[in-house]
Order: sequence, then C-alpha cells, then structure tokens
Amino acid sequence: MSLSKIKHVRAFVVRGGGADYHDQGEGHWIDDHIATPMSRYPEYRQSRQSFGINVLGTLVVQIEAEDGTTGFAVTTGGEPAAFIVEKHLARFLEGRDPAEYEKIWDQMYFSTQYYGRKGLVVNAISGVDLALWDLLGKLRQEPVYHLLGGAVRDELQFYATGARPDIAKELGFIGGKLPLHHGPAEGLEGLHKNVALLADMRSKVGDDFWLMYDCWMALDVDYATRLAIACHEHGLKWIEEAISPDDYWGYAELKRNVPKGMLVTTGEHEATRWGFRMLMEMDCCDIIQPDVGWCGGVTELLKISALADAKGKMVVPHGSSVYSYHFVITRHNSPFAEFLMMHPGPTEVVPMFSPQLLGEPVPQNGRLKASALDKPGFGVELNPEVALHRPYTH
Ligand SMILES: C[C@H](O)[C@H](O)CC(=O)C(=O)O
Ligand SMILES: [Mg+2]
Repeated sequence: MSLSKIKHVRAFVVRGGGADYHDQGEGHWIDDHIATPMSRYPEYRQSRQSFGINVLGTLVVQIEAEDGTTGFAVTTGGEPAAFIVEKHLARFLEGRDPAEYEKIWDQMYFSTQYYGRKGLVVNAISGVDLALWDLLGKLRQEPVYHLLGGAVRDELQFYATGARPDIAKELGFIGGKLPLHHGPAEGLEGLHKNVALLADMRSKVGDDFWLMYDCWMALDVDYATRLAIACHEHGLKWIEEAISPDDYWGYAELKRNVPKGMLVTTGEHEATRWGFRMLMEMDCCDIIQPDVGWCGGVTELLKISALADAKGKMVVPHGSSVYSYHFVITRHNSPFAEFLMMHPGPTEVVPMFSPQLLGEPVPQNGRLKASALDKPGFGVELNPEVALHRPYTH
C-alpha cells in the first residue's frame, strides 16, 4: 500500500528567532558576553552576533503530497541551506512515496558527501527529513512519536537553559544550565568570575537543584579541567561542550580529568551515526546531545540513539523543540529533555521556536504530558504572520 506521492519540495528563509534561536533582539540573555571560541578576540567578546552567530537565519522546508497534504520543518541554515534543498535534495523526494525515508536519507547524504558530511549540509538534510516525518504523520493521521514506537512514559521532564536557574527552579524545572561567560583569554579573573556565578546560583537554588555550565566550545582541556575542579564544590552536575567538537582526544582527556561524579556532555555540533560513534568509542562524554535539526533528523537520530543505548549512554537532545519532544518520549535512554528559555530575561516560559510555530507546546511546571503531542505529525503549523522568503526554486 503506498501513500500519496510527493509532489513539491520548497525551501524558505525566515528571520528573527525561531529555529535560529540566536537571532534575537538587543538585550537578550543569549547574547550577553557568552564565552565562545571567538572570545580570544576582544572585539568579538561581548556579543556573539558581532561575529555572525545569527548570520544564517531559519530554513523552512515544506513537502507537499499529491493529495495536498503538506509537511514542514524548521532548522538553522537560511539561504545556503535553501539552495541545497531546492537545487540538490528535492530530486530525491519528488515523485516518491513519503514512507521511503530510509532510501531518501541515504540518497541525500551520499549524493552530498563530497561537500557535506557535517554542518550546514546536514542541517539541510535534517530539515528535509523532519518535514518528511511531519508529512508522514499527517498522511497517517498519527503523531510522530507513535511512528517512532510510542511513549515509554506519560510525560517529559525538563531542565532549563538560560541565565536564571533560580527562576527556572520556581517555574518547576529539574535543573538550570547557565551559559559560561568568560573564556581562557580572560585569565584567572574570568575563571574566578565563572566560579563565583555558579556559587551564587547554588546559594539561591539550594543543594538538590541541578546546575550545569554550557561552555559553547570556548575552552581548552587545561582550562576546562580547572573550571570543573573549581566548580565541583558548588555541585556542578555537568560541563557541556567545553572544547572544540573536532577535538575528540581532548574530550576523552577531559572526561578522565573531571572530578568523580561530574558528567561531561557534548554533541550539539556533531552529526550522523559516524560522528557520534567517534564520540562514544573514544569515551568522550557521558551524555550525547544531538540537535535533531542538525544531526541528520529523526531518521539518523534513531541510529545514533540505538548505538548510544548499546553503549549505555544517555541521549538528551540539544534544544530542538517538538523535534526533540517526539523522540525523547519514546526512548528509555533519553530520560529528560532540554528547554531553551527564549524569553529575553529569561523570566517566563515562552515557546522555544517562537514566533515561527503555531501550537508549539511548552512545559508546565517543568513537565509536558505525552498527550500534549497527540496531533498528526509534529503537531505544529507555520505561523502565517511570519514572512517567508523563497530565494531559489527548481
Ligand atoms: C547557552 C549556549 O551558549 C547556547 O546558546 C545554547 C546551547 O548550547 C544549549 O542550549 O545547549
Ligand atoms: Mg549547549
């Protein structure tokens, strides 16, 4: 039995927040002196937008079937990803049965391998893959999490990422992940400030609330080790993405160096089963954090998470909004989820990919019932008030 065939694939670009969640207005916590690999240059230290973190914008992929049913997805990638989708990837979908996601993924990946493998190209592949799963769910009138095997628990539990873990605690989250503000170029003074902020947060949230540091690739092994040791007495639960995602050897060393009980996490800028296999086989971390919109989409995440399961590793996707929620609810080795606080303060819970999605569920009291996902596909629609730009056609 075949489904309505795929008729059109279209790619659009959208500006302002949403899947490119770093594309925020002035004064947002997410652009306030956060340590990055570019912090070694004083002129790029205060703002990540100054070095172009939001240069891409959101990619929207739409896949329309012959019966008019349309699936869509958003990820980071903007105009260059729109080019790849329209001019290269669309050929592997049009005229095909949407249930053939394995073959479609394989053809998208291997046809682009000579210039792809990671980064922007895999973001584009992920966007197409997620739009395909959305279409499949809409054609079958089932939520994606049913297609992935169904819920293994009744609700999702979240930790919050943002500058105010103390408020996240009041809002019912199980933990708070702070952005690290100072990198190695800011010396011992910066290191002391990083530790002092954690100590201050610990005094506000008490002993049992999880506190983590997100280092956004800014450190080297020596600094990360010193930070981990200094933060141990303030109960740092994990140190995230401390060094370059290419430095598998450095992660393996860091994992050996951190105090017993502290977790090393990484993977949001890693992609595909091969990248994650490397992280796991080299024993780089305790938790892998694939971004569903960047790692290859749901089709690839299923392979990554099966590998992780066999190796006894947790999979806690980076951000990813509904694309994460539909996956996390179906996997035992994915026991909680991230919620990125996109309120500028961040003092309130607002939808993670606001304003691009309509019907995007948000945690209440740090939790989300599986039943909140009970709509066809990923259960969201594109906000018609958001302006779509289609830079290329085919
Ligand atoms: C807060 C981090 O610097 C980044 O913006 C988000 C991230 O890495 C995460 O949510 O994880
Ligand atoms: Mg992170």
